[in-house]
Amino acid sequence: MRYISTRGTAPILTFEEAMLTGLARDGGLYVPETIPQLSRADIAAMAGQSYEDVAFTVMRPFIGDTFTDAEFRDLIAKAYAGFGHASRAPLKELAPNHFLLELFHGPTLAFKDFAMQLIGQMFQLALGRKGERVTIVGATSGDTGSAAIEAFRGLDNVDVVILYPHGRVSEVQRRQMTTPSESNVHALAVDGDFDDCQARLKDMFNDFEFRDGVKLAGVNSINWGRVLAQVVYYFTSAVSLGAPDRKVSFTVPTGNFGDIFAGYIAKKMGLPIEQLIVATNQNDILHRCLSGEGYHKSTVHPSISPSMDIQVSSNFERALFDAYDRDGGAVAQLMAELGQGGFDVSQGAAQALSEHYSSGRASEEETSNTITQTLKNSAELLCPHSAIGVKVAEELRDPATPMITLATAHPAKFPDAVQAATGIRPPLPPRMADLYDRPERLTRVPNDLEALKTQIKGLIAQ
Ligand SMILES: Cc1ncc(COP(=O)(O)O)c(C=O)c1O
Ligand SMILES: N[C@@H](CCOP(=O)(O)O)C(=O)O
Repeated sequence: MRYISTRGTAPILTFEEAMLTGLARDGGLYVPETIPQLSRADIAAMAGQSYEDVAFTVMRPFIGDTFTDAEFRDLIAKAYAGFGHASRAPLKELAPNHFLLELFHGPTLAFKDFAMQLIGQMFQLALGRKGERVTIVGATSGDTGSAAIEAFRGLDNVDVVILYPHGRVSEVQRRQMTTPSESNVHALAVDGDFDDCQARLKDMFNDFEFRDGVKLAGVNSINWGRVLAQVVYYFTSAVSLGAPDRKVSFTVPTGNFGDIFAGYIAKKMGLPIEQLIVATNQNDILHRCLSGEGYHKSTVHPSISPSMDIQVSSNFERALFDAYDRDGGAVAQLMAELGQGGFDVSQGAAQALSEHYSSGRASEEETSNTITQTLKNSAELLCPHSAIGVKVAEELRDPATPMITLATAHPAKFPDAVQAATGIRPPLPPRMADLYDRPERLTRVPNDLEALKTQIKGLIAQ
């Protein structure tokens, strides 16, 4: 399996190289050259299998000879051993034919753990045998950062530096990033929003002297391994509702487009998916674009679903690459226009996108009302991101087809919004009960590339 860049001019890499490289050297994102296919029989055989067995079947064709089968099975087993639910990603029926896929039973209570726990294992084995050390820099609106710090804390071959927008993550998210005491993990509070953090991260990857000097690696969904690990739960959930003999639909609370793109990959691999619905909050650039308005940046307005306060949605580039018939030059041109504020999507590409994705948005009030109503009608306490998914799914779903809405975080990560909607303050699980008492360690930094580079070099030299 070979990996190519969405901008067409970076070197072609193996899975291991793409995983350890992060952003392609032409500024693009790595994608598999071809998408492996699973037959109906392969998918039918997943019924009754463990999450780990399905994970092996789904991901194995993408990893080439990076790991042996035995190694890969072992990495998968270790990655999910710490999850707090035997089925890893349980489904609950919310309403007739509308199901919630709970993706928050991992160590940091958000769906990011599914990929990050595995990436942590894969990095450790790959770097250990090469005898290399890397510097992982990540940008987060709250959940990727906490999942990365949890997955890599204390590991030998990595330093991890996470950039988060100062004052724009929940207190639980911040504390998950700032309270681990291991000396290889660091949280930097940037004076800016998530898009600024992600832009500075990409600037660092595009600064080859810095990139090569610190051996920069990335664990945002820039990294193909992140997307790949998220493909698995589309299969486990669809099969448990009757796939491949029955079509299912998914609604995905969306920000950086990684999670929904994983659903698209599942569909391309052969999973019969009817609708893939993008659900956004008030920062609705993806919904506007998928509604034919072009991709034009506006100001990010902080919301009660802070993890989705994103305007520059990194993985949309991967979707555009396919929609433009894998023309890297065309994608490079669009991304240059995005740097100037935005771009219009050609008619052909818009048609291609609409064949796979539809979209909706939820306002702040609708999000809060959905949390209130879902508790009343289904006795389920939703986090605000999951509530956006439920609201949009109810609006757009075909009642004849099972709808699976992804519940991307535990309500206890966003207690203020949940309490405001329901009067209930969801408690943290017992293993995190002292989170508010642990000492915090963070550094406040300006939204400035040179200042960030100096800070990071200083941290990794310690
Ligand atoms: C809780 C939560 N829900 C949804 C999302 C959106 O996921 P994605 O960025 O993969 O679209 C994120 C992060 O972006 C998140 O942290
Ligand atoms: N919501 C994310 C934003 C970063 O997304 P990623 O999937 O590219 O890591 C977060 O919680 O940080």
